[in-house]
Amino acid sequence: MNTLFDLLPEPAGSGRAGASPAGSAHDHADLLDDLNPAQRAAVEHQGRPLLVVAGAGSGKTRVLTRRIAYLLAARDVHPGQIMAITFTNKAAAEMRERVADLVGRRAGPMWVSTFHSMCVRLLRREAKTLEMTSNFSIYDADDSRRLMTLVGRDLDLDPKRYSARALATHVSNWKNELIDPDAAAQAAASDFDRKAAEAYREYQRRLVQAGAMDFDDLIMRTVELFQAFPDVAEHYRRRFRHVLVDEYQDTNHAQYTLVRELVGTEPTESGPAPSELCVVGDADQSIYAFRGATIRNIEEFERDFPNARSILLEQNYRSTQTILSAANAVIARNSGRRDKRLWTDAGDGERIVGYVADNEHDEAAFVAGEIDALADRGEAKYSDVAVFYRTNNQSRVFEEIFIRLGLPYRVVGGVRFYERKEVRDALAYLRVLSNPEDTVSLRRILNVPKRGIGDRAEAVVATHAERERISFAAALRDAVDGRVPLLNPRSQKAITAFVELVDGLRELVDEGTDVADVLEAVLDRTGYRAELEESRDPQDATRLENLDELVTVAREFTEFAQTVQAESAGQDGDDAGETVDDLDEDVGVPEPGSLPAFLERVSLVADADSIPSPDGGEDGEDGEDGDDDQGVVTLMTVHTAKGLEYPVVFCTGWEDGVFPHLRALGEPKELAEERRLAYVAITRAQRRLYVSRALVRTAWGQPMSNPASRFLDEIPEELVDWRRQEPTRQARSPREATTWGRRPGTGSDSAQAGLAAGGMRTTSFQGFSAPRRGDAWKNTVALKLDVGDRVNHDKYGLGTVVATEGAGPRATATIDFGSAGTVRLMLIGSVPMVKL
Ligand SMILES: Nc1ncnc2c1ncn2[C@@H]1O[C@H](COP(=O)(O)OP(=O)(O)OP(=O)(O)O)[C@@H](O)[C@H]1O
Ligand SMILES: [Mg+2]
Repeated sequence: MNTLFDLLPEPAGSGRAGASPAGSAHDHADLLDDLNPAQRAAVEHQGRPLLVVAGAGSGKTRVLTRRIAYLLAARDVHPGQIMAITFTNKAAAEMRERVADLVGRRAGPMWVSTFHSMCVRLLRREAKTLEMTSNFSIYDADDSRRLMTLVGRDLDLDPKRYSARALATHVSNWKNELIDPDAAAQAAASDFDRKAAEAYREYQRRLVQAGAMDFDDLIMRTVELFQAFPDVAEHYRRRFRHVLVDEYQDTNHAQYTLVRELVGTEPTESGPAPSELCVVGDADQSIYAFRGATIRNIEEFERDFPNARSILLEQNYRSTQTILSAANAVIARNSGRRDKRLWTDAGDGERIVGYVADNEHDEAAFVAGEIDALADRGEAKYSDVAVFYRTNNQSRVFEEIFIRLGLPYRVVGGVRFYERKEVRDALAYLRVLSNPEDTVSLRRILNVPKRGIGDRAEAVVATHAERERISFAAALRDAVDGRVPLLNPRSQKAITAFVELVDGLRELVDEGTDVADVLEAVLDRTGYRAELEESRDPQDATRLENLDELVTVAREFTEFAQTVQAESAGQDGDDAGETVDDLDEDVGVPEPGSLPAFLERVSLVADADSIPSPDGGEDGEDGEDGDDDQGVVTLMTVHTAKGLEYPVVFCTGWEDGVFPHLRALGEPKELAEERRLAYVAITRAQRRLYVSRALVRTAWGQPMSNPASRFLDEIPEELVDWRRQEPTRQARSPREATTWGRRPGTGSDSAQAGLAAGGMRTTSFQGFSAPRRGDAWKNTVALKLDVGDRVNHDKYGLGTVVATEGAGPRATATIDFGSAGTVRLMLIGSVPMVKL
């Protein structure tokens, strides 16, 4: 798994770029050659702020990348003067790679990162100024909900009215608007607002006490830093003379303000002139309103940055005319937008293929069948193909059938590796070791694994902390010293053992032990590993594997840091004589390979995008590493697909209530956002586009009969070749669907059950012969079992499979062994069982 390292924001160019020829010989003309006049103008533009607005696939990102290369090659800009901001880690990694391809190792000290990574870096450097620890923890959504739960409890808020989730969302919205607790309290107009503002204040106090920041803080505190310390702002303005932002339509108010602070808008007496700003975006692709994104930032660019220049791009280089016409037709239904006509000279290409499936299993079987057929005919490699869905939970059905058929795939996002309980527990230990004050992490592991510190003892300690206005960690130490009243002696003993355990582990960190070894020590000394090893629950075996995977990630992290250090040591001469006024890069930045550095990477990986989960299949360079060069199919949500392109795209689940999302029906604003999302989905496709829906889909355990997505109706009919349409005879009732989708008695709507029903009937499915083994599954699937298969188990004897569940390493089968009972077994590793 190399993906974590694709995301490493630093040091650009020293690791991967080493692969391309040092200082590759692109001269300026080369950099402009394959651009159209408008693109070229954007690349060559100098001076005043520049906005490039254009529809999808018109080369905005290409302009940005090219501009960076051009700045370095033609305008003698030092890489250290460049700050490029993208929206996802994946996009940042890609941009860094593309620039490195163009300019080679010189890319070095350039900052290419997401807003969040960039802020973490700044805040760590400036921690002293803000009087906080540079080892601050980064709380993600789950951590902040936990903290908010504690806050709500202590403020006696009724969890039904004031759920932690609702409060956290409220607070996040405030932060996105740069509203602090005082301002929130002042502006509060309703009861809810007032309570939420109170919770906000308390939540913030505890974050500070815990030496932690949530994702929104990263942006807000950086803005505060710049505004409260003009000399700091000036320092960075001198440093970053070029600021470039991709996907500008998805910036929220806080991010916009940050950009403004970073470039400066007017020359000050002593300070530098404003930095050059170049932003690119497309209002039609704004899909993050739920995080406060506002297209106002694009629309008002010329007002925000006086004297700005706008460049419009109109030629699309990505898609066929058919695909573009479909996208244009859908987005045209949104009101209040500026109409822009994208054109392409790529020709009409293939018609869009439409498919109406009986149910979601049938839909997945159709998709799998088509992918297989395309691959067989040599029309597409697996890596050319992406399957999109609206929400993560829709991936499961695809995963099941892909596994059954041996079709290699990877899921981007989804049930993320770093969101799993065991992984979070292990990371919480590491976080406590790195930042002893991190209350949320500390309380998370206090009694994990169980060590006799019950809820009551925890509450007693927490109360003591509150009363004494000390941190939870300090209160624990008081408990050890017997200074916490009402704590019973047994709990005190347990707490003492815990504090000693953590102290012992922290010594390892202080001695400079590798992160992986620290992690191993955590798992061993706490008994976490032993507990899982002794368990008979098959899920615990998976948990163990995930922890092993985390150790591997940590191990690779250290090795990677060592390689990079070695390489950059050997590369020192490269930048000689090219110093910008300061390149004191490493101030406040965690030492490469150190525990804080590891934790920072891991926190940020869980950002807007995510690495594929380890059981989502191996992936190499964009999935191109298959033996037969076929790569793997990519499964992801439309949100994750932003900015990407694939020759073949399957847009699935186009049903009202799924896409557009249920929540958006009847809400014009949300519906408009869903339509933009549909526009994003369609415009990812280069050559072939498929759209499909299911007549019946199981949601929340219930079969639901869904009407066609209105977006489907908006695609002009002549563009679509319907392979299968809704049967004209009377519509099937959901009740009937129950018997297709489920087997009586098993309660599971497994792929097998679904296939037996709908999937087998589609002609495309017949094209499969014996399942082929995808590379991704070489070592993971040991046994492929279907309902009804007969097996012989070393211990239990003969049995019949009654249900299958889960995918990849999580695949299990429930098997009826007659008098030996019914047993659920994992299907990976060395299973002492054969299929008869
Ligand atoms: N002038 C050009 N000549 C040839 N190919 C081009 C040109 N401009 C862009 N492309 C190609 O078109 C595709 C789309 O470009 P790019 O991803 O930069 O578009 P975008 O505007 O950023 O799209 P999105 O809005 O989806 O982010 C890429 O494959 C890119 O290499
Ligand atoms: Mg782009």
